[in-house]
Amino acid sequence: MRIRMLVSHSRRYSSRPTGAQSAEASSSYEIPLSLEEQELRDALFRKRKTDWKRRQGGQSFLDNLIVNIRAGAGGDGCAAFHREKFKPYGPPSGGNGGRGGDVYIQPTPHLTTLSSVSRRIRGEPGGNGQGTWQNGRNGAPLVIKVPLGTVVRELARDDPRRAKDEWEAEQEAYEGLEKEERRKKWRERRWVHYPQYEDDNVERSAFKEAEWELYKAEREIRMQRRQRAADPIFLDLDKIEDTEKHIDAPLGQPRTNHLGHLIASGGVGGYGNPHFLSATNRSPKFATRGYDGERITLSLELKLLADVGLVGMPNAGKSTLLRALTGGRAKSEIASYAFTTLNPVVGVVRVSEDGSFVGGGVEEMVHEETSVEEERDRELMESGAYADVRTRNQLRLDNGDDGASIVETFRFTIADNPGLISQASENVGLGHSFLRSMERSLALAYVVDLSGPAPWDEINVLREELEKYKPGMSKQARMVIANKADLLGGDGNADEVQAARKKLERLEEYVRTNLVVDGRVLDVIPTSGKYSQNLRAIVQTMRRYIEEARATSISGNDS
Ligand SMILES: Nc1nc2c(ncn2[C@@H]2O[C@H](COP(=O)(O)OP(=O)(O)OP(=O)(O)O)[C@@H](O)[C@H]2O)c(=O)[nH]1
Ligand SMILES: [Mg+2]
Repeated sequence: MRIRMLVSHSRRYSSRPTGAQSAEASSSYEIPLSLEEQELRDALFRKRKTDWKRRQGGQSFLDNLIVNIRAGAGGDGCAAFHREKFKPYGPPSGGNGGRGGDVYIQPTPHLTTLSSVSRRIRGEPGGNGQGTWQNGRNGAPLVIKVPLGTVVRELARDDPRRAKDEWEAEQEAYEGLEKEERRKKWRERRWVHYPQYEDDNVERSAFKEAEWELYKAEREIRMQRRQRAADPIFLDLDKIEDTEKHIDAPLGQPRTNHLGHLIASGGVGGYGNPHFLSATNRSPKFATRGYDGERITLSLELKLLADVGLVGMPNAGKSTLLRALTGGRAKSEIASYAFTTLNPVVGVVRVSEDGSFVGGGVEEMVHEETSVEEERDRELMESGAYADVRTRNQLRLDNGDDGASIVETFRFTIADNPGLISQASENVGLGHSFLRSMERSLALAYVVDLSGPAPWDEINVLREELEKYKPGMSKQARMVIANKADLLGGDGNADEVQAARKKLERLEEYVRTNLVVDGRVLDVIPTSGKYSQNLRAIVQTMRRYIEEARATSISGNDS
């Protein structure tokens, strides 16, 4: 089997020029680099890339976004008096300002990325009050829709990315001002005066009293706000929230009123001048302004949702496996150096009734390294071989497949992750930030390189790192995929085949004695991602575990 593979393999690529030749052809005006120089240059480039990724602390592993939110400001109150024929001194009649709009956050299954969330979110302000007792209208609530699986965090106070809150912003505006001027500004922000009565107002004791009351009320709000800041927002939005339905709501009224989680509340509207009417002050000529809405900076992070997560050391062949399982549709980069994959990549596996899966079962399919495949594509393109190639749809019709004969009965997603190394949980290598997205996988699969000296040690390291990251996480592991099995067994030499079998047995023995999860021994499946061998067994095993996990998670929800 292996010989046949190698023969077909070498035949396919034999016409490929060496790297040096192709470099000469493509850039005739540059000094051609020797093969070693090219390799060195590529290695340096890769090193810079991974170093950069590492420095970021995994920030861009997942969809990550910092949003700056301001709830709507309250509307101002109004200072007005009622006027009517034969009634020259009517009562105060200024309306109150409306409340600013609140800002909510709500998960929705209709989104898959955070790209539709804007970075700067402003709630609707409340309307100002008007004469003849007309209150301003309230600002409408704003709902930020985010995909399911979003983690929402309020940034800590000392985080440089955090925007100033409303109080800090005001303090900043006063910086460097004289005491008198500061007082004047403070007042301007809070009071509305009846035209031309400002100077008169500030002398009156009724106004001074009202100002003192206002000051006290404000201090109260500020205290509350500070207490809330001690308990920053943290939401893990991974469940669909049931919207309350009001079937009997009258026509024109919304039938659901679930807005999600309140993130920032709008500012309170100001009082109109009737509020200040008292026995001693029969004609108050002032009103208050509305407050600013709450200002908050959130970090949103999207956890990937895949049914199965592949866990393995760098170069174990995780990306190759993902490509093989999805028939090459998932584009995950493959190369023979550590940390090729820098971000998790999710692919969909579609299984049909008889256990075959779309793109699978083609034993001839070889999933080569990305650079090799690109090179081959370019060659074909340049030689014009693509000009009359049949499209995928045409090929399907040629095969007598009208689209109805393959019945997809099961579908699951599988995530290829960056390599995990020893001490990853202490943020060595690419760290553990992507492990977060694996937390929610229904099952994990260890991928080990069977051709390596001690695949069992690899499993041990992987398991320890998972446990260190989150105790109990290794219990999610369901199978061991022994990849690169094609490298063993030599050329069919009986001794080597025997040795390979021994090795596999030893691996199984190790799993039996060390990896028993909930009284269940993990399956060990030898395979070759590169040559698409034994993939069906993997798909079937994964399917079994996923069906089981989905069933229990549904019954778990019911109870
Ligand atoms: N012979 C053989 N080689 C394989 C097989 N699977 C992967 N390889 C090779 O192993 C190397 C690494 O493969 P990748 O799929 O990039 O490995 P990875 O685990 O994704 O690596 P990182 O992304 O760095 O963590 C590549 O050179 C592959 O061609 C296999 O089944 N047989
Ligand atoms: Mg990879």
